[in-house]
Amino acid sequence: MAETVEYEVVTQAGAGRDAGSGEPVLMSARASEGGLDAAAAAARRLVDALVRLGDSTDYDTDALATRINAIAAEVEDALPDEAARLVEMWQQEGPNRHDLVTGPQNPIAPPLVVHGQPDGSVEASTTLPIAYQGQPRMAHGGISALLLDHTLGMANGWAGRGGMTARLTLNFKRPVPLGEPITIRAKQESVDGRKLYTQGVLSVDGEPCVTAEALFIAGHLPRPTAD
Ligand SMILES: CCCCCCCCCCCCCC(=O)SCCNC(=O)CCNC(=O)[C@H](O)C(C)(C)COP(=O)(O)OP(=O)(O)OC[C@H]1O[C@@H](n2cnc3c(N)ncnc32)[C@H](O)[C@@H]1OP(=O)(O)O
Repeated sequence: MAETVEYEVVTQAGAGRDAGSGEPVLMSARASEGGLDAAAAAARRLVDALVRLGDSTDYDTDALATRINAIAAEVEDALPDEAARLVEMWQQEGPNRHDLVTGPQNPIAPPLVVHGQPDGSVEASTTLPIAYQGQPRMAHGGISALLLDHTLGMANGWAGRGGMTARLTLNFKRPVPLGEPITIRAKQESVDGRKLYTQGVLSVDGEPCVTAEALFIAGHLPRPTAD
C-alpha cells in the first residue's frame, strides 16, 4: 500500500467545521463569472448541445469538428508543463477547482454544489443534463455512484477526517431523472480506528432514489510536489 497522509478540510469560509456558525458552509468551489470557469461552463454547454444535436441535423458537423479542433489546438499551445500543473492543482487549501464532481474548472463536472451543515452532515445539489443519460431520460447508475461516492467523501472531510473509498454499497431504489434538481445528503456515521463509515441518499423531489453505505480508510495519497 502506498504511503498516505491526512489533510485538514479548509472551506472558502475558513477551516472546516470551525467555519460553521450554525449556518450551512459552502464546501465546493464557487464558480467565477469569467476566466477558466467561464470557459469550462462554455465547454459544458457545447457538450450538451452536441449530445442533443444527433445525426438528422442539416448543421455542418464536419465544419464544426474542424472549428472545435482549432480551438483545442490553440489551448494545447498554451498548456503549462504537466508536472507543474499537477503541483498547482493540488497546492490550494480550499476546494479543488479542477475537481471531477464539484470543480468549476472541470467541464465534465456537473458541477455538484456542496454545503457542510451544522449537524455534521453535508448537502449537495445539481441538475444532470442529457450527457449523463443511462436509461431513457434517466441518469446512468455510474453517475449516481460517482456523485454519492464523492459526497460521502466530502462528508468525511466535513466531519474532520477524510479517506479513500474501500467499499461502496449502493441500493438503486428508483431511476434518477435528468433535468430535475437532485439532492444528496451524507454523513459520517462512525469511526473505528482508520475505518470511516459513511452513509448517504440521493433524492429527487423528496423521494429517495439511490442510497449508499461506504467504508473509507483514513488517509489520502500525498499531493504532488515540485521536487
Ligand atoms: C473543502 C473541501 C473538502 C474536500 C474533501 C475531499 C473530498 C474528496 C472526496 C473524494 C471521494 C472519492 C474518494 C475516492 O474515489 S478514493 C479512490 C477510490 N479508492 C481507491 O482507489 C482505494 C484503493 N484501495 C487502497 O488504496 C487501499 O486498499 C486502502 C487505502 C483502501 C486501504 O489500504 P491500507 O493499506 O491503508 O489499509 P489496510 O489494507 O491495512 O486496511 C485497513 C483496515 O481496513 C480494512 N479494509 C480495507 N479495505 C477493505 C474493504 N474493501 N472492505 C472491508 N474492509 C477493508 C482492512 O481489513 C483493515 O482492517 P483491520 O484488519 O485493521 O481490522
